[in-house]
Amino acid sequence: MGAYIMNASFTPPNLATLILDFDSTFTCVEALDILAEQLAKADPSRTDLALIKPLTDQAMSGEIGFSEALQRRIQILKPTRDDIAALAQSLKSQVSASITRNKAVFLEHPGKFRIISGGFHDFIDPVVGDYGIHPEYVLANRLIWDENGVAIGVDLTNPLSQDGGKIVAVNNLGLPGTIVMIGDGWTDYEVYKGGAAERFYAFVENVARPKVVEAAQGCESTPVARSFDEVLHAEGYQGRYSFPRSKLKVLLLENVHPEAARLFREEGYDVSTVKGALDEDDLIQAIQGVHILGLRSKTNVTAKVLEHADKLLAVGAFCIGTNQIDLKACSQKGIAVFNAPYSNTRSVVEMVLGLLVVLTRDIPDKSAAMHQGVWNKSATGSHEVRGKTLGIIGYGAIGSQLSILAEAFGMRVIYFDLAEKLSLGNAKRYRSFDALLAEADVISLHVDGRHENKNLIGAAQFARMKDGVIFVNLSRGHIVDIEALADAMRSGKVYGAAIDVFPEEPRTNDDPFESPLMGLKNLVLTPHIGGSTEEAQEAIAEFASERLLNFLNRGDTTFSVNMPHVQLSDVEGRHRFLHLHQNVPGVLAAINAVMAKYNLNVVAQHLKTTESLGYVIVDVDNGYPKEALEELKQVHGTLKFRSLT
Ligand SMILES: NC(=O)c1ccc[n+]([C@@H]2O[C@H](COP(=O)([O-])OP(=O)(O)OC[C@H]3O[C@@H](n4cnc5c(N)ncnc54)[C@H](O)[C@@H]3O)[C@@H](O)[C@H]2O)c1
Ligand SMILES: O=C(O)CC[C@@H](O)C(=O)O
Repeated sequence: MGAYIMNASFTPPNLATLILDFDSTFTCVEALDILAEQLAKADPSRTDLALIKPLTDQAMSGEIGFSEALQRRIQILKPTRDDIAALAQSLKSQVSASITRNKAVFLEHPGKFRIISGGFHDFIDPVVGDYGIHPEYVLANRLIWDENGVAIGVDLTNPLSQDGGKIVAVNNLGLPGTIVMIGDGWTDYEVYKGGAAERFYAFVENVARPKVVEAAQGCESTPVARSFDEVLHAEGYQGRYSFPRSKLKVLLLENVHPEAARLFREEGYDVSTVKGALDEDDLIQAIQGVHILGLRSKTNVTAKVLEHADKLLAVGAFCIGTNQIDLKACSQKGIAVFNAPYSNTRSVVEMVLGLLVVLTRDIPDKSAAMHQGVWNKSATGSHEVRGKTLGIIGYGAIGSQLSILAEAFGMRVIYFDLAEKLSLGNAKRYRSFDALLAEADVISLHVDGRHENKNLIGAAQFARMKDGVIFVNLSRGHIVDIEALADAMRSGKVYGAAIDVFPEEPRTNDDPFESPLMGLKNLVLTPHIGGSTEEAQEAIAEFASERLLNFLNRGDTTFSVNMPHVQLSDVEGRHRFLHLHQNVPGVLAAINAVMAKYNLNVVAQHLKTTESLGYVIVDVDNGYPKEALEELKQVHGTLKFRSLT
């Protein structure tokens, strides 16, 4: 059974006081750097402002004394009151993403948060005030102003203008209970090291300072936090998410378009990418601890791989085909599989159309000859596609789209499909596979990659085709017996062919390609690029990521290739239980019994099943104890259980 989310929905007593650094922690920027940028924009002749950022970095990483860096920066900056007001306004829109989404936590626990900074009340108070943090709870310095409203220095009597000032300031608070310090800088770590805080979180959402991270690593009291969600979760606060997204790992293989990584990161997930495909052994290693796996056509997700997938919730095929994934084994483990069924359809169709023309004009050979200095101007063997019969095998998304465009080219279209399909335009369905083979001038394969389709086209099928047929395969490599195709080309049975997919394909661009087809005449070989256009790859990244994110964030299974389909709204102001189980009797009743036992008020409930799986989604509007979750996980037949808030 898989279950990964625990929800602490009842506020535990004795929550620690959390002290947050301001720059690069509460906000995602260093305020004085932003001020310098602002001033430079207003007066581009101020080259002195370039000194600000290096001074900030040196102070934050502990290379120069804090007090010295602070004073030098203010003396260079010399901001006016208006500049500081503009800075505060700008910082309001630069609050760290994980802080922004947890605003409600600050408002719910007004006494539990403090802000500490070597910076100034003058711009910090308005920013944190929006989060219900009173100026009294802000430990910061004050600027000294001259009579013209220009800042000329800092309050040197404030401990925060001194080295080690944060330790003194926190100790001066004399707070009861546990104190936890959160920050990105060395001076924040010093608060813990100096004994003023019991725990320290090295906050790396915005910037990871090696010296601070290194100091924090290896000690239980000083974890590295990739987001504020992680801090809240670890400290027992009920944050925006019941489980920190930054602890959920997304692994994207095979050079998936960068838009996918961006979308997952934007939502706070921990993303890593690998350029090529992984073989079984490497994938077994890589998949451990991974929650979402993204791949294309060359990584095989076998049952053996899935045995090691201890945390896996979903697999995203960033392509159309899913034959590389053991769907049955995924279903048995409650792992959802998604793909992008339409995003590269048009790219494949355009390529097929181009190839039809190129092959009927013998262009591959004519072009190759030209590269050898041979000028062979001749019409012999060259034909128009107009009026020719195109036989499409597999009239799905690609086959049917090809049908429309081929008719626009003046071709006559016939097709064969196992399933009942709507014939588009004047396309004619053939119920006999052999009859289609015998009648088509051009044959294009667009069946899916199911195992039964292995060697769908072999010697016997080539023998039935017209002499001089044009043959195109942009579907899957195992569908054509390659040796038989090579023979048919050598004998002249097949006049021209285009093959984009192969039974064995190199895993990466650095691996060699070998095939019995190499060197044959009027044959276009392409490295599985039918769907490889920039437009398609970006569209796939958007589509597949969106499906996976909707599944992660709300449990939505729309478009999954192996789960019961349930379309769900956002989890707003409620708690959602997602219960995936074997489709056996009594599961819904058992779930409802738990709801009743813990007096949970159900505001929405869905049940959808497939032959083997059942998916129950329950939204409740009141809190619940951990025991309720434990009991839901123990319901018979449970495959995966999650709770979302
Ligand atoms: N070369 C590439 O880069 C590239 C890009 C995209 C898709 N593809 C491949 O193209 C193929 C078609 O994609 P699609 O989106 O149109 O898929 P689809 O699922 O929409 O259509 C496949 C059709 O084939 C039919 N079919 C399956 N087996 C058949 C058989 N033996 N005889 C007749 N019909 C059969 C199905 O009933 C279905 O209608 C898939 O194999 C896909 O993986 C390749
Ligand atoms: O991009 C790929 O690796 C696969 C493309 C194509 O075969 C698909 O199934 O969409």
